[in-house]
Amino acid sequence: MDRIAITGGAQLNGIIPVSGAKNSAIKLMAASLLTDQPLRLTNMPRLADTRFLGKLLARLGAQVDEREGPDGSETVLHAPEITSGFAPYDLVRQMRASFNVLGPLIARTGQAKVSLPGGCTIGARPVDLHLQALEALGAKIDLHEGYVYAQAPRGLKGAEIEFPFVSVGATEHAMLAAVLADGVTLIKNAACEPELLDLQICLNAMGAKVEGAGTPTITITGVAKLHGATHSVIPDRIEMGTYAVAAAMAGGEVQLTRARPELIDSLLVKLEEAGCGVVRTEDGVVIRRNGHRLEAVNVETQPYPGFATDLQAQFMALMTTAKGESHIRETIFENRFMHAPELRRLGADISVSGGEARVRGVERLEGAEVMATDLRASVSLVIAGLVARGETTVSRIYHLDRGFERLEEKLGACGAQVRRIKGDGEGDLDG
Ligand SMILES: CC(=O)N[C@H]1[C@@H](OP(=O)(O)OP(=O)(O)OC[C@H]2O[C@@H](n3ccc(=O)[nH]c3=O)[C@H](O)[C@@H]2O)O[C@H](CO)[C@@H](O)[C@@H]1O
Ligand SMILES: C=C(OP(=O)(O)O)C(=O)O
Repeated sequence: MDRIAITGGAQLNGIIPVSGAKNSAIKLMAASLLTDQPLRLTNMPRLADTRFLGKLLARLGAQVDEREGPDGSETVLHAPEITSGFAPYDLVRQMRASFNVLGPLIARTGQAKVSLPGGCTIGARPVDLHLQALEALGAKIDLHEGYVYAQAPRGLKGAEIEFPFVSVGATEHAMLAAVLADGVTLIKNAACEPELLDLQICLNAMGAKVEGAGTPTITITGVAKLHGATHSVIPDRIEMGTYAVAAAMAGGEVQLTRARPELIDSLLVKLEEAGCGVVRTEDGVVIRRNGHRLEAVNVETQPYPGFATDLQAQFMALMTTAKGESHIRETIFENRFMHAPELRRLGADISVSGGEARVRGVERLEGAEVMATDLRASVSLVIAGLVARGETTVSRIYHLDRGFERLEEKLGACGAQVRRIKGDGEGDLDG
């Protein structure tokens, strides 16, 4: 397994282009199963997760063509026929987002057998809301031996779906299924994350009739058939936020480009509160810190537009060397503080009680060997390593490779001393 070694102490100065969003790309890829015509996705990130989902889609009957287009990486997905409606345990276990093929398979073919994804390190992550939404649309769902058996031989029917709490994945899943249902579907208490609007734009370009994504109420008027389309994947707000935090941690001046700063306002406001220079530009943001120590600030994770849980670990790393005490509350996932003990190995002063971590800023971190436990935890350790004295090595970075494209190259171009140490093979992607 590969590791990443970071020699701390270098400031970051330069430009980092932000990639397309993993969390959008994987749902858009699943949408390709809804039509027998090609879906061309541009601004595609090249990640372990997208590669892996490509393999699953190919197994279900899609041709997956990754290529370089005029505007960077693109993927053309074409499923003229669904040759199998079976997503086996091994493929879903390794990447939760594989479960997203269930809705499109039922919508297009009236049946599917997809493995339950199971939990992962950040929480139990049940899929009850996904299944309730599909049942509301008329799918008959049975669970046997870890598999979801779904049937809708006469097609799905539009329905009213009211989620008891906000779920990004369940909202997306309901949208992916309802676009081909007969009649109108109303989704209430929908997640408002920007990736939902990206999915709506793509589905509508394919001939769907979806309105309201990005607000708590989404209305979908089902159509009989979708067609091919070209869609540019929304910039990755979590990658943008991660590099913003890395620049704030290491000091210097970094310009993030090809991005949408308004999508991470909740983070940028906190960086400003901590004393970091933040200048919003047309296609990104400039993050500047010269010399002075940041102040501790508190954050609480919330659904969009609140502070993203996917930036919590990175922000905790930043607070480890801030002046004062920071309280970080995690409200989305019940076990998303796995990075805390690893950050402590670098000398951070963190105590965790229930859903809250208290971080007392220290003057300096010390390099150490640490282990990544999940995707965002792994990058939080890299961020801490940027300022830790000496060398930090992060193992199990297959987690990192799920969601960060060419991280060493992007940070290295700004002066960071980050290198990959090649190991033997890949671990599970599960996260
Ligand atoms: C691939 C992808 O886009 N992943 C993102 C997505 O995950 P994901 O879509 O899995 O996250 P959800 O919004 O669904 O999860 C929110 C909470 O609801 C719970 N829940 C969810 C579904 C369900 O059927 N039952 C249930 O109890 C979850 O365990 C969690 O505690 O949104 C999360 C919250 O912004 C992000 O951290 C993830 O990066
Ligand atoms: C938790 C994440 O992804 P997933 O939902 O795919 O595990 C993430 O992107 O931080």
